[in-house]
Amino acid sequence: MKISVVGTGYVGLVTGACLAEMGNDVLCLDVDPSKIKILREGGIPIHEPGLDSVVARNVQAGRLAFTTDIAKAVAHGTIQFIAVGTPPDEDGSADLQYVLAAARNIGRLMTDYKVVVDKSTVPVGTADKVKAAIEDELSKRESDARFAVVSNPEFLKEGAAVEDFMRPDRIIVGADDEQAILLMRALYAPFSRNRDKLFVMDVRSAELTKYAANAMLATRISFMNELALLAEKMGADIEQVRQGIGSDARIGTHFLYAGCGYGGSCFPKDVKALIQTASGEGQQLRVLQAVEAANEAQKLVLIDKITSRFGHDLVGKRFALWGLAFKPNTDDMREATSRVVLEELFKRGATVTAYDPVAMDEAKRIFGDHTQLDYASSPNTALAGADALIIVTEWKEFRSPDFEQIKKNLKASTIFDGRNLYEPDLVKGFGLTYESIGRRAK
Ligand SMILES: NC(=O)C1=CN([C@@H]2O[C@H](COP(=O)(O)OP(=O)(O)OC[C@H]3O[C@@H](n4cnc5c(N)ncnc54)[C@H](O)[C@@H]3O)[C@@H](O)[C@H]2O)C=CC1
Ligand SMILES: O=C(O)[C@H]1O[C@H](OP(=O)(O)OP(=O)(O)OC[C@H]2O[C@@H](n3ccc(=O)[nH]c3=O)[C@H](O)[C@@H]2O)[C@H](O)[C@@H](O)[C@@H]1O
Repeated sequence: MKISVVGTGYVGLVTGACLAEMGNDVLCLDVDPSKIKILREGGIPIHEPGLDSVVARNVQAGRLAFTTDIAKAVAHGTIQFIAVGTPPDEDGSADLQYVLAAARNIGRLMTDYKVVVDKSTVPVGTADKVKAAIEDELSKRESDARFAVVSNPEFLKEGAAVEDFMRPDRIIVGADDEQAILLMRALYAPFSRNRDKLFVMDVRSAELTKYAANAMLATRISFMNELALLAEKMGADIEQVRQGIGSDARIGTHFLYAGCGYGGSCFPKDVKALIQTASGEGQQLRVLQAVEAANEAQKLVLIDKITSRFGHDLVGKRFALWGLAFKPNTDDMREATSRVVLEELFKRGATVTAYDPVAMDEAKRIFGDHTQLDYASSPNTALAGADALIIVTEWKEFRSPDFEQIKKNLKASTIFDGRNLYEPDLVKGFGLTYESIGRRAK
């Protein structure tokens, strides 16, 4: 099938590459010429495991191409995926300007039947706005070209995006146009071979399903984070509690890890947007308001522990920071806890030497030449001269460190671990003070 993907970011590029892998003829469009230049020169603008080989193979086979030419992209695909950003507006609601600009471009230039697919995460009712924008453009030039608008939200996780797209748990298609449903079924059939994973539903239900999924996952995390704070106070161990409840099939084991708060481009933004959508309908989502508030507080948990230990004034203190990305296997720092931790440390006068396997360039872009921040070339070199070590991202390479070297390097012999990487008793055995989330050494 001929597919165009509008927006070549995390979702658009993965969608385009994986659809090309199944034999489709895909053209990815972006308004950012620097992104398209990198892709055309054989590079990948983001860090996403396995994506480079899928992209290279399909470019080589002539099934995947990149352009900044809007007219070319509109002409190419019968199916037009919209996968542009939907960042939070000032009040937390999703900013639809990029989605509607993409829709208008399609309406302005299309000459034959198009299936316009909302892949971006968009509030309930957006498909109607996309439809109205396209109709408006068509009427301006008195065109009677037919089109359908479909909601097909994406559930991939960064760091496992290719795997998630190739082997999805489910595929949601919200549509009411029979021809569009047939095309979507055919497009996704190769991803749904062992069991039918495709759910066709009405458009509004599909739009809400996406927010409901992210909101439920965020709720589990905030719930566990609050229980972790309680566990610490009561002398219980949140890891044991997690195993104890996760073995109940009704609860399940996933997304129950307590930590220093959830980040990323989606949970924080989507929880806020759903709260705003509901408030627009005169409804309060009390549970989600609490989820959001608990997460804001959780991002400061490490700072609370640090200031309890060293006091509020941290002038003259130096910290080693392991992990900048909002989670492992990505260079994405959007809403990352590391950013909150760094800003708080800077405010209190501390200096930081940070290490992250892939996100240091992104940190340099965000923080520029900050005088209180420098970078190390390895986890161990970050330790030199530091008072304490702070861990905010659970990269695999942090899981089995040389504790003796850590002890030798850290002036205050203390680790603040926001991701519960080590056994508290083991770390204590090396003569280190170990502050983690919801657990204590015996
Ligand atoms: N990042 C993720 O893991 C997931 C993101 N989503 C949703 O997918 C959407 C996209 O997210 P990301 O891929 O992370 O965003 P991104 O910021 O990585 O990529 C968006 C791209 O769209 C381009 N763009 C903006 N306006 C355009 C236009 N009119 N025409 C062509 N290109 C345009 C931008 O230049 C940018 O490259 C968001 O709604 C997000 O909530 C959904 C599931 C997972
Ligand atoms: O809509 C989206 O964009 C995506 O948002 C999340 O994916 P992502 O943000 O890439 O990353 P997650 O693995 O979900 O992690 C999000 C945050 O939660 C934190 N987390 C996750 C799991 C857990 O048990 N505890 C916990 O604190 C992570 O550290 C991270 O900061 C969802 O998992 C995807 O299904 C969804 O498609």
